[in-house]
This record gives sequence, C-alpha cells and structure tokens, in this order.
Amino acid sequence: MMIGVIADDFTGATDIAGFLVANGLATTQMIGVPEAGTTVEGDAVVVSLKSRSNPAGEAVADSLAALEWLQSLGCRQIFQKYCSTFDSTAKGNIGPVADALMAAIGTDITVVCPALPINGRSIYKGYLFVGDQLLQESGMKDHPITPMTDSNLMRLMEMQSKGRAGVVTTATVERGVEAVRAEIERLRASGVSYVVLDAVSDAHLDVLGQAVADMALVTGGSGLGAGIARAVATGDTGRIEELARAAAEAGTPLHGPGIVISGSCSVMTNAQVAAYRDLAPVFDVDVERCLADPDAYGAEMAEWALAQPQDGGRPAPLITATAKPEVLRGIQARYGAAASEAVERAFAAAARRLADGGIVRFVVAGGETSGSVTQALAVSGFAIGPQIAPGVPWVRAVDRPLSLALKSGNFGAESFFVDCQPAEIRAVIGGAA
Ligand SMILES: Nc1ncnc2c1ncn2[C@@H]1O[C@H](COP(=O)(O)OP(=O)(O)O)[C@@H](O)[C@H]1O
Ligand SMILES: O=C(O)[C@@H](O)C(=O)COP(=O)(O)O
Repeated sequence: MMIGVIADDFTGATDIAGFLVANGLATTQMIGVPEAGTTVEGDAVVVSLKSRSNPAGEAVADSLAALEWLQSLGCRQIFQKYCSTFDSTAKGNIGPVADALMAAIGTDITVVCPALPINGRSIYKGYLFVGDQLLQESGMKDHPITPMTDSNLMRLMEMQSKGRAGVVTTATVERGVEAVRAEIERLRASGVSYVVLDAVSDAHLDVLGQAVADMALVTGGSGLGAGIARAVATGDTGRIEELARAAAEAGTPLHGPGIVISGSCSVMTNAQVAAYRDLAPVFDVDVERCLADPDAYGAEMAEWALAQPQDGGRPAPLITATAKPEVLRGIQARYGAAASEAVERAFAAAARRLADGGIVRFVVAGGETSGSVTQALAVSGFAIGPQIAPGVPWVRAVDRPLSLALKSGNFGAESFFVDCQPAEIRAVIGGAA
C-alpha cells in the first residue's frame, strides 16, 4: 500500500478517493477506523473520520487510531486530508492532529496545501482564495460550524499548532521540483515545521506532487492528492483505463428509488436546492421540530419521502434544511450549536428508515450531514465510482446495496441534484447528459 489518507469528514474522503482513482491509483474508502487485522488491497486507502468539528482531543485520538491501522497496512506515506476551504478556525483541529501525526510518525516537517484549482481554491503567497475572493470574503465567512475569518494559512497553522509555518511561493513552484524540495529543506533547517505550498493551477500541483511524493506526512486537499497520484501512478495508460472501467462498474448508481438530503448551508448548495425545488417534491425541515424530537421527526421525514412516487420520470424527493446566511444566523443566535446537531440527528434517523424502506440511491449535500447519514446507514466501506462533478464521485457501499453521492457544500454545478438523477429522468426534467 502506498498512500494512507486520514480524512476529517466524509465528503472530503470521497473527494480525495475520487481524485486518486481518476489519476491512476486503485483506492478504497473505509468508514471509520477498521478493526485491527482488517486488510485492504490497492494503491491507496482513505479512512473517513468525522473529526473536523469535534473536540480536539477526540480528533487527535481518532486520527492516531487511523494512523495505527494504516501503518499496519504498510502505507509509506500518510496524507492528512482536510477541506479545500480549510474549515478550521483558530481553535480548529487541523493543527493539533498534524502535531500528533508528526510526533507519532517521527518527522519534523510536513506541507500544508488545500489548493483545488479545478474548483476555484488557490493559494498565493500563503493566502487561500475561493474563486476570485479571499477565503474570509467568500461564503465561508458564514459557515454554520467553521466560519472562516482569516485567509492566511501560515497564521491559521501557527494559531492551531505547536510549530512555526513558512511558505513556498508560486515563484519557487514555477522553478520546478528540485527548487521546491530545496526550499522545503531550507525552511526545515530554519525551524519551520509547516510549509504552506502555493498552487494556483494543476501544473503547480504536478510539480508539488512530485516534490512531496516521498515525504512521510503531507497535509492538504484533494488537489495535492491528485498531484501525488499523478507522480506515483505507473503512468501505464492501460492500467489507468482498467481502473476507470473497474470504477465505472463499482460505482455506477444502482437502479431504484432515491433521495436527496441537503444539510449544507453553503452558497452553492442554496443555489442547487433552489434549482431542484422547482422539479421535485420538497420537505422543508423545521429546525425546532428537530430540536424537540429528532428521531421521531426524522422518521416522519422518511415516511413522507417513501410516499412520493418515483415512477414515470419523476425525480427523487428532496429533504432540505439548507438555509440562507441571515436565516441561519437567527437560528444560531436562538439555539446555538444544538440546532446543527439536532438537524444532523434527525437526518440520521431519516436515513435509517429510508434505507429500510427501500431507498437505494442517497444524494447528500454537506460534509457533516454526509457523516451523520453514512454512519446511520452502518456501512463499512465504499468502492469508488466515476465523478459526477469534480470532487464528487458515485460510491457504492461494500456491504449493502446502496449507492451514494456525498457532495461537499460548495461542489457541483447548480444542476447537481438533477445531474444525479438516472438518465431516463434527466431526459424528462433536463440537466447534464
Ligand atoms: N437550518 C439549519 N439550522 C441550523 N443548522 C443547520 C441548518 N441546516 C443545516 N444545518 C447544519 O449545518 C451544518 C452544515 O455543515 P455541513 O453538512 O458540513 O455542510 P458543508 O459541507 O456546507 O460544510 C450541519 O451540521 C447541519 O446539520
Ligand atoms: O476539499 C473540499 O472542499 C472537500 O473535500 C471537503 O472537505 C468537503 O467538506 P464540506 O464542505 O464540509 O462538505
């Protein structure tokens, strides 16, 4: 096994797994840390944790347990995967987890690179941009759990971790692989532990992937994962085609009734919900009812969805808690973090009942939301299929007949929920081919 990934949420895990497969590495995604002794074949394995927003001590313990299992498989590189919008404030978990992984692995240096240019996340002089905006000016400033008010990755890492941070700038990246390696070494010798890597294009990620392919620990987003995969994959086009065929077979969504569950409040998910609302039956979640009795209310959502006909070209029903920033601010001012937790718990209860009721295709928007839903479905791992949009592959549960599309908050086009419908339904309601 070459690469072991520890992902801090479930959409992040499917995101990087999809890019590793697309760039030539046979990859399996595990849900939580498998029992000791569990073995997996392939070039890469991704452990999905739900550790982005829990207390740092828990995130560290879960990540170290994942590390131990990955080391038992003989992984020669560990990849700490977090969000391309960093999703980690001054008190966040990325620094504490990175500190703990460095100590456990026995290294004094790692890199920090959440860039994902294909989805508009780029890093310039250590500042993270989302599209044309600094991270702190993007929709991420209003995130319900991790509002991002700083865009400087060096500052964020130094606030969260024990180490000092430095940066390899675009100018160095453009001088090539050896220049990047030399700069990382120079920074290490000067006492830096966290080297932020600038990247504004896939060409930069190619250079970076080659430069860090031999490091024991790297940290970042799926863009760096793709760069490393391109650097270490055999380059044999036959093998890449064979992997693509295997992925298509493993990941092709199952036929049968589906559901769309949306718990992300991102700008893009708001637009996707608005677009799908005109086409499909919709259940708008009442947060107060989630707070009052999440399990009973979740079951009620599921009964509503199961009663919606899906024959005759009708799209899957949508259950949504997605709210605009001003509405969310009101809810949070009134109920605090309990509101988000209650919504997640209600979605978990709904998911269990939906699967028991025969739903075989789950499209879920939001990382925390996807974590709750997937954990409720009690699956142990995913085979990774083709990407619906960059960073969102179809995945197939390995131990039950379930297909899932776990969508990161800001990923996918406005038509994403339509794009996830079977071809015969898209032919009726429109959407991508
Ligand atoms: N209307 C709402 N009120 C309060 N919290 C909400 C509401 N809708 C969703 N949430 C919560 O917001 C969080 C969104 O996070 P997540 O699912 O990770 O989305 P994203 O991928 O956009 O970060 C979840 O915990 C979800 O339960
Ligand atoms: O890099 C990304 O944006 C994703 O891989 C990711 O981590 C998704 O997290 P959410 O936005 O919370 O879904």
